[in-house]
Amino acid sequence: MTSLKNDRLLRALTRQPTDVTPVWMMRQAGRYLPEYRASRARAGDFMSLCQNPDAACEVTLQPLQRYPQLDAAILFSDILTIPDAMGLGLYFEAGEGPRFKRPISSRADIEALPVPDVEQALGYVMQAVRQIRKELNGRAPLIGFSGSPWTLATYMVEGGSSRDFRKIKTMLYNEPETLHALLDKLSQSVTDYLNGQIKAGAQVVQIFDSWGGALSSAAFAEFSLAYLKRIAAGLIRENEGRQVPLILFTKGGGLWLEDLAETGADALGLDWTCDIGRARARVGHQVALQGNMDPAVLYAKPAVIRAEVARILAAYGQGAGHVFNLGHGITPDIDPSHVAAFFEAVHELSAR
Ligand SMILES: Cc1c2[nH]c(c1CCC(=O)O)Cc1[nH]c(c(CCC(=O)O)c1C)Cc1[nH]c(c(CCC(=O)O)c1C)Cc1[nH]c(c(C)c1CCC(=O)O)C2
Repeated sequence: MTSLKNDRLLRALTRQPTDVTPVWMMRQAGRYLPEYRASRARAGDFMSLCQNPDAACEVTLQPLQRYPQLDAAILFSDILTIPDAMGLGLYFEAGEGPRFKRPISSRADIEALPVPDVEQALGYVMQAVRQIRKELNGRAPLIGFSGSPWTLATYMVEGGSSRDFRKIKTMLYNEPETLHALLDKLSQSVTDYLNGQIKAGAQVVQIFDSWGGALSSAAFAEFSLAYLKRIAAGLIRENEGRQVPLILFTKGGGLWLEDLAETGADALGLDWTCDIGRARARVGHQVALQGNMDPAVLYAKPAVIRAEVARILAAYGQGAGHVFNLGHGITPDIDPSHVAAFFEAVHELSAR
């Protein structure tokens, strides 16, 4: 394997000093980039883009080609590949987001679900990881990812995106054992999936617990946190002679940072509702922190973006352990030149 020329991300995630604060962005390969829209038009639809390793590799590298400051690549794929591999029939309805042809509604449905063999059913993801690593040629580390069991379960039970989580919360309160059976199977699948990505070459992994914040504190502990802990304990933590850091991103998880820091993760992703300085005071002795600019700041003019970056850097303060990111994914209608202003500001204003 070629040596890594930019290890800022790996250093910051393990709380070692860096020359500047590393930066990457959730959904950095996506519709705000004209080159992505062109690749997507050539592929036809989003899942064809994910399932073709050449195309997935191409779009993963697009933001790194455009922005020299980027300190990481993130695998181009989706969290819903696991339920798709379990046979739920994923499709995307224009303007409606993800949908499943065969959602889960009963204990029998759950018992019939396979734990996918990742090299078989998700071999296209592993192949994309291998190819991206080769083409990155050490330019920056590659982040692999998965959804959390709870977040995947919301899509599988609701049949798609949801605002109120009516079906899955009815299951959670009426039949908790049924939901536990599903989360148990998903934890095994997520562990296998992330370990497969690590073996194929992912140098960092992030778990997107995007809907953890929809739960009460008690339900979060029982139906999300417990499974995050189990996954953290089952992951490969060292590969190619280096630590493979684990980042946990629970959107809306600011109230539970102390609990999240106890899971065994190396870093916590923060959404924009928490103050990163206060978060550091609570858990910075245990974990690195990633975040946390409001993605909507990127609608503002470059001088405002720069001031907001300065504010967040100052709130974190001096010392190691900060990875700059947005508090959630970038939205499709952002001007790519505003993203350039964002990345430039992070490196310029954090130079030590
Ligand atoms: C909830 C969730 C999903 N997918 C994902 C999450 C968790 C992250 C989060 O909290 O936002 C994760 C994801 N999805 C995508 C990535 C790629 C890596 C990256 O650049 O960050 C990642 C990490 C690409 C994508 N995933 C999707 C797109 C847009 C697809 C397109 O080209 O139309 C991209 C670039 C599709 C997708 N996939 C999903 C949704 C809700 C959508 C949006 C549907 C829409 O807005 O039309 C499910």
